[in-house]
Amino acid sequence: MSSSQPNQTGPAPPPLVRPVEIPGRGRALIASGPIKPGQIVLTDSPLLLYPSSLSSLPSFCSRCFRLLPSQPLPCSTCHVARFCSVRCLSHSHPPLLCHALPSLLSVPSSSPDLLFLLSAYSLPSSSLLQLHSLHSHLNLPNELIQTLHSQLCSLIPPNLIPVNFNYETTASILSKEKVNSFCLMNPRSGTNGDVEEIGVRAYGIYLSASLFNHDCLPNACRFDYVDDPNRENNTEFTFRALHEIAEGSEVCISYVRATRGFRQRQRMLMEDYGFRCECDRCKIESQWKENQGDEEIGGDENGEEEMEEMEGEGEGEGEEDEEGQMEMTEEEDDADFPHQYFFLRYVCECGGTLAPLPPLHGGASSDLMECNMCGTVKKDEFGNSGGA
Ligand SMILES: C[S@@+](CC[C@H](N)C(=O)[O-])C[C@H]1O[C@@H](n2cnc3c(N)ncnc32)[C@H](O)[C@@H]1O
Repeated sequence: MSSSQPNQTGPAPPPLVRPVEIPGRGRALIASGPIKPGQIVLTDSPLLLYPSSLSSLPSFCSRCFRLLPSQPLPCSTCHVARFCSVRCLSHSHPPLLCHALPSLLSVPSSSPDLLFLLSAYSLPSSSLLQLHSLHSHLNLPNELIQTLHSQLCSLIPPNLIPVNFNYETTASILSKEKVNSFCLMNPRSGTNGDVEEIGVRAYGIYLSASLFNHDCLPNACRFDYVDDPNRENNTEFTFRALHEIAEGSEVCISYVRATRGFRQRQRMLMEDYGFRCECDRCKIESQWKENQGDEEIGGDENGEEEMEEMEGEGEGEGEEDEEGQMEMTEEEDDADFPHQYFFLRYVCECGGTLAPLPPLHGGASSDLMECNMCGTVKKDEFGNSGGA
């Protein structure tokens, strides 16, 4: 697990988080010492990246998923993938995906699952073992696994068949995808300041980051800086603390957007991640009158496309089902809504999460907050009181 401070030289600092096992929550990351507001708790690079669809190939580098320059470098083997630089070209892209791409183009609706499997089976066996070590909860339908495995059989030539290539391995690899993949989104605003179309370029598996558990009032959030010309690594994620975190406390991100209502959050977390959230916020909101009753938790028919923090926290802005939004009813006043402070301080107008910039040299906390979705940087009106 890597952990870092920006622009630091000399020996790497000790990791700020460490994995532990918590009954009922599985593995988790806890603070190995006190963490300051804005401090980078984890920096992580992907074990595996794969395109979100075939339609992302003409626009994005197949290695780092940067927006391609006007004269990209084509893959000399498949002639389908393109790269942004000689460096990315020399690292190339997953060999089984490379082999399959020309055939896949004749079936343009190929599922991301297939692109994921071809990329995963291209991993060296030690990395594939790491993928197998991740959490999974889903029992996927046999027909889906069977279909995808047959497609793999027809796409992978005999001389490239991976070790342990069989139905069981395919089922196991596939079960890791949904729970552990993050999305690499288009930046919210373009380099000219204009708003670009929101969409997923690629999905990635980040080994250390996939140990973060969820909380509906998280104390950390993810930043990526896709297409930032000043960053060498386009696919690196950093996770920053929203406020002070005491040694031994669990560091959590939110898998869904904070503005989601109770029922919608519960449904998404159960369907996509297989657990019932019992965080402090959910305990309070479950008592609200609108959330009482036996009806099935839900209300957002479009939920499938809303893969958020784990997968990117950003699709479908402006398309949200009002029923799924968190709205206080007239009966709920401040006393019923102790997390109002969280919303005022840490939720951006765009729905993203605001975290302080990393502490300044000398260790003082920054009074500037940055949004992890729209990139806005603004003064922290609540000062550096440190608490949640
Ligand atoms: C990406 S993994 C996180 C790491 C995982 N705990 C592990 O052991 O590898 C997501 C899974 O962690 C568990 N999880 C995450 N947040 C949780 C929470 N607030 N309560 C209970 N389980 C949680 C669920 O099983 C979920 O499917």
